[in-house]
Amino acid sequence: MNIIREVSAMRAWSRQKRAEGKTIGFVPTMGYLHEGHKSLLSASVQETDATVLSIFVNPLQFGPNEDLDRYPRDEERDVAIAKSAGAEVVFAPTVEEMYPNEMYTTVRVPALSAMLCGASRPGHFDGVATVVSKLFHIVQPHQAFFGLKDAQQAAIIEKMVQDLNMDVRIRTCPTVRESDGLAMSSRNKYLSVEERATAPELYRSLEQVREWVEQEEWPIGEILQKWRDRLQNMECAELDYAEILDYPSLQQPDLNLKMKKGQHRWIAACAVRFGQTRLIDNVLIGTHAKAETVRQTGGNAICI
Ligand SMILES: Nc1ncnc2c1ncn2[C@@H]1O[C@H](COP(=O)(O)OP(=O)(O)OP(=O)(O)O)[C@@H](O)[C@H]1O
Ligand SMILES: CC(C)(CO)[C@@H](O)C(=O)[O-]
Ligand code: BAL
Repeated sequence: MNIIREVSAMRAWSRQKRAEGKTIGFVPTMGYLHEGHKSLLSASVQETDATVLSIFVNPLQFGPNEDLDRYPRDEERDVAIAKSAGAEVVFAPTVEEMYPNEMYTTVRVPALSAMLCGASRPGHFDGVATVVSKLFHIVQPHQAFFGLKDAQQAAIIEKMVQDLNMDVRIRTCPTVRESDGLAMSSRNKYLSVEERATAPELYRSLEQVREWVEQEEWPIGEILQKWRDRLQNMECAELDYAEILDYPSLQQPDLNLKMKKGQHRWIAACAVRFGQTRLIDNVLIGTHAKAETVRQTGGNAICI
């Protein structure tokens, strides 16, 4: 397996693969890989001829008081995981290689970037859309794989690709969870023992919200209130947001609405702070919600 650090070498590799008639699959990450990333790699290896994993902690998507400097890194371990998952290339450029000049160009998807994580992390999704656009130009993939844990990010990338006629197919993959339901995330490593014990409450509350919505008994506004009350009562945690929105448009539904089976495609999404650590999670509710979660049970993944 190759480790490529230069943009020109990455482009040359991709050009060569394309000339050989091979399809390229791409999994963009910030590294510190876990089972969620592995599931994206395995989808790519299954569906394309050659898989590229990128590891790049992108400064452009971090706010001034966020965790850019302490973001967990372990390239050696990541490379071993990528290799055993069947990736052909790890693209791991330096910040100077990706941003040799002052950036005057920003890719922005305003209609989907202001709400949810965009409200608490101003500019975050501009940084994401810009770096993903650059990575697509460098890696030139046929397909790129994103996790539904970052559902807003996936919606933004799909819209960017559609609006800018980018020649890449976006594949979104289910959220991989620990056996107690906590969504896997590189940032879980920051949690204290006490916070880690509380964190599965996010997913438990999301399952409850899905049940409430599907029971068709209460309007969305009432469910939101009950859900926020529950999250505000969590030990050692502070609620950032809890919203039910249409997905992928991220528009707010009429809060007086009850769900009608087969008519809605909603997302319930939340973010909670445990001290300095901010975790996100979501579930899809309605016609698009099939098998959107994978739970790890002692190494065997099951879709639910
Ligand atoms: N639990 C998960 N299941 C499926 N995909 C995931 C999961 N966690 C992350 N991903 C996906 O992996 C890709 C890279 O994400 P990233 O490297 O930021 O990992 P992360 O664990 O989400 O890190 P962070 O803690 O920074 O949120 C994204 O497409 C993201 O949605
Ligand atoms: C897509 C991404 C790799 C862009 O930096 C990042 O936002 C992530 O890891 O989800
Ligand atoms: N997975 C999202 C990347 C970030 O939090 O910056």
